[in-house]
Amino acid sequence: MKTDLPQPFVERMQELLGGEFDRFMASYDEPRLYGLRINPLKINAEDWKELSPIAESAKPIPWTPTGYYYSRDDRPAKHPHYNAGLYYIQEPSAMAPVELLDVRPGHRVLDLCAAPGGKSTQIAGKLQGKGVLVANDNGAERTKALAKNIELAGVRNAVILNEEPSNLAPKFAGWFDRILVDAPCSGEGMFRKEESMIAAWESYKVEVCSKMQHDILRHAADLLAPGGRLVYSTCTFAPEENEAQIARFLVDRPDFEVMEAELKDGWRRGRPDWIEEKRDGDAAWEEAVKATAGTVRLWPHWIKGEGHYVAVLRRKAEAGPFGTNAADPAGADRPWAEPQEEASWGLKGKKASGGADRADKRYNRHSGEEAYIRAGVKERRSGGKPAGGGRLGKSAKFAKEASFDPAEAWAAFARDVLRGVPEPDARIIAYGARLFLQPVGVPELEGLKVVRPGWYIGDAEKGRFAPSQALALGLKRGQAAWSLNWAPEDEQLIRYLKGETLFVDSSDIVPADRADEGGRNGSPRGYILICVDGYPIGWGIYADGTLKNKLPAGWRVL
Ligand SMILES: C[S@@+](CC[C@H](N)C(=O)[O-])C[C@H]1O[C@@H](n2cnc3c(N)ncnc32)[C@H](O)[C@@H]1O
Repeated sequence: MKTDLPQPFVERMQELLGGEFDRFMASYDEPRLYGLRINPLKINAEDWKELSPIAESAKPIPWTPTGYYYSRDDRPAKHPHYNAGLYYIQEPSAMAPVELLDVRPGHRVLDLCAAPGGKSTQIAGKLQGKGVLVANDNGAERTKALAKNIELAGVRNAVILNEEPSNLAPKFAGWFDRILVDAPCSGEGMFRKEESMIAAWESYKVEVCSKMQHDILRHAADLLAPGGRLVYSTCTFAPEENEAQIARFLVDRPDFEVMEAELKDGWRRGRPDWIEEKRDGDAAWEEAVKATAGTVRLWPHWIKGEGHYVAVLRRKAEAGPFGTNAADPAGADRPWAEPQEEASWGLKGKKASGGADRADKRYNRHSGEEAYIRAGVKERRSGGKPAGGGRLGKSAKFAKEASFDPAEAWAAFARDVLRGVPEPDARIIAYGARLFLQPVGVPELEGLKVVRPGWYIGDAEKGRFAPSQALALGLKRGQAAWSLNWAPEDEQLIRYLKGETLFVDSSDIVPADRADEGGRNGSPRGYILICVDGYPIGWGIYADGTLKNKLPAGWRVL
């Protein structure tokens, strides 16, 4: 046996699995599996297959239309397509929970334990830019990776928070159509993939995690609209963290029920018979235990993937005495699946902000600093300058510049550098110099730890607008007035990714209307969208044969 598993874990699995135990153990001698999920916000499977050197040998993951197994030697994270956000590297079984969440364009979706963002980016792909994704994690450091992955994937309709679930109810009670609780767990299902998980495992961890999960689920429940769906998932085998957790939740929350999940290739049913707790004569408990048979287990000896557990829960339409946000339920009356209006890119301020033409003054309770958040394009702003990669509103204040309107600077930039307006309505929000486009309908975030209140589009300072990396990655090539495209193996591209200044022939820079033809026209100047195989990877500023590299330090490849 290659993997040195903890003895108490082995003994428990032997007892639970009986005749299946030998096959289960043999799976630890099999090599681990590698998966990636192509990003439908940027590319479809056909185009990816044509472009990617690894596509020919990649094999589809049966339960995820965008998922593929690749082999270790393919090293997709080293390819420039990765830097363009064309795919996300993700363990194959970890793709299952979002497939069961049934996300549709226009939904309001909460990913409550989201970092580093594997499932958030999968959800965003299913939203197709319509509706809202709120991605939250209570680990401050971990939200940095979350924000980066969401930006790399080109997601434009996400809000990123760094909160405890209990703090979300005042803003979001009953607000979400879909909630994913990909809970912190003892990680037994990942022993083959990451041997470090074995060293970290202790039998008491199951109990500690079970308490945490109970708490997270309890708070998550209040955030879901009646009729909405909540998916609970773990990457562990322990029944305490899986079926028993769900049975207790069902007893506590009779307004929820298990939706029997359809079994895909090799998926197995949940195991109510593994729940140890007995409550004699308690019919509700018996009922709840029985219902967990409708949940799903993914086993390494039944599928090509690691161990996972998924429960699909529905909040009954008649929510009973449990609180919802009656003023704004996410339920039936909201036309979430309707086609949305033509985009504004935050450039139609009055409309985008629901008619409000005033600046909202908000305070970040954690930094104690002021942050003025714009509700329309006509207002002035000022306030706390946000921290680099982490939460907003932490670092020093900067001086108010009464005559400078950041939204005007953005509008001027958009006129000059961008083409086409395919975005859903969004409102501009300024946290100090940083500008964001927030999907309409998101409640006030005052008092919450906000990592990103929306799509981070750039910084408006000193009378100028400087576009962000997130803006570049959220665009299509033809949406920039000028772009420069390199093949993945081009020496210039490698040097660009390292952050070097480059000498470029102006004939290689093409205007938006010629981008598809690869031809050239006119005289390029200013911000140029840099692309690989036609997909944006960052900005450069061009003048007189020199391309100043605007790839931020944290995005370079060393
Ligand atoms: C299994 S990981 C999530 C993986 C993520 N869903 C993905 O697909 O990339 C669990 C996450 O839960 C977070 N977490 C732990 N306790 C939490 C809590 N009380 N509220 C919110 N997040 C929590 C951890 O920081 C960790 O990032």
